[in-house]
Amino acid sequence: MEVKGLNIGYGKKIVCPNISFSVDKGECTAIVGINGVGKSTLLRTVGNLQSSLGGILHIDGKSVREMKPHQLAKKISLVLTEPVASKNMTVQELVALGRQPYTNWIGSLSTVDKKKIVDAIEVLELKELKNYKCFELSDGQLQRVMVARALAQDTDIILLDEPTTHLDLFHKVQILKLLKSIAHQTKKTILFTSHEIEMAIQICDKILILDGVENPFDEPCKLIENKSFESLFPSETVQFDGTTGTFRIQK
Ligand SMILES: Nc1ncnc2c1ncn2[C@@H]1O[C@H](COP(=O)(O)OP(=O)(O)OP(=O)(O)O)[C@@H](O)[C@H]1O
Repeated sequence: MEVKGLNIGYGKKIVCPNISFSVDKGECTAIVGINGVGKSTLLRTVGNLQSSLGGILHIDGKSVREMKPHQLAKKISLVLTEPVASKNMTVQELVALGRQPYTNWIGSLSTVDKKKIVDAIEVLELKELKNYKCFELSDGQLQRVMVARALAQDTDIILLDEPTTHLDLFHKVQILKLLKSIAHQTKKTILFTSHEIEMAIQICDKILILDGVENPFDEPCKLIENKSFESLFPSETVQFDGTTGTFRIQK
């Protein structure tokens, strides 16, 4: 995926200008930044749920704008923060929805579809919950189901909006490590928004820091070297410590 000089926003209002980055197959990338800077807007723009306000957005050398919805559904899966439409579905049924771009008009599942569903349920450790209705799950369990649905969709690119919300520390680390291992092992491109900057520094291959001006993008250690995290928050409140890669609260 290649993004060059992308402006994102609503109507004529640019929320964040001049975003440039490129991600390869097998890379796990986090988009971080303060509240309201445009992380979710960027993810929705990249997923073609809304139009960009200028700039280049290419996948495999092709403009996303020119791709048909069914082509895009086989390229990109999206895990958004909105609640699931029908929590009355079982875990298995919801994961099976990921196969929709591939099924015929009555939605019957082929052997390949069924295998992708079983595999996704297994990878996200949902086997014991597969017959539970979604309303019976905790927020964290439901989050895992949504990732499983994206995995079943088996696209080259998976976009996730704040996949760690609602999760405790252990499950946050678990899901981010899982995303990274999925990216590395299956050569998928994974791009997610997060407020877990310290975890992203430790786990991700690349980070895009949306600051609304320069929007630096690089490997975490290079961003630390360039002091890119230091101006993210007001320094009288929170300071970044480059030696440990963590934020310190100023007392
Ligand atoms: N549907 C919309 N119409 C107009 N403006 C919007 C819309 N959705 C979001 N915005 C504005 O766009 C800006 C970026 O919002 P966005 O949700 O992308 O930020 P974010 O970085 O994901 O924030 P957070 O960390 O709080 O989730 C905000 O100023 C917000 O008010």
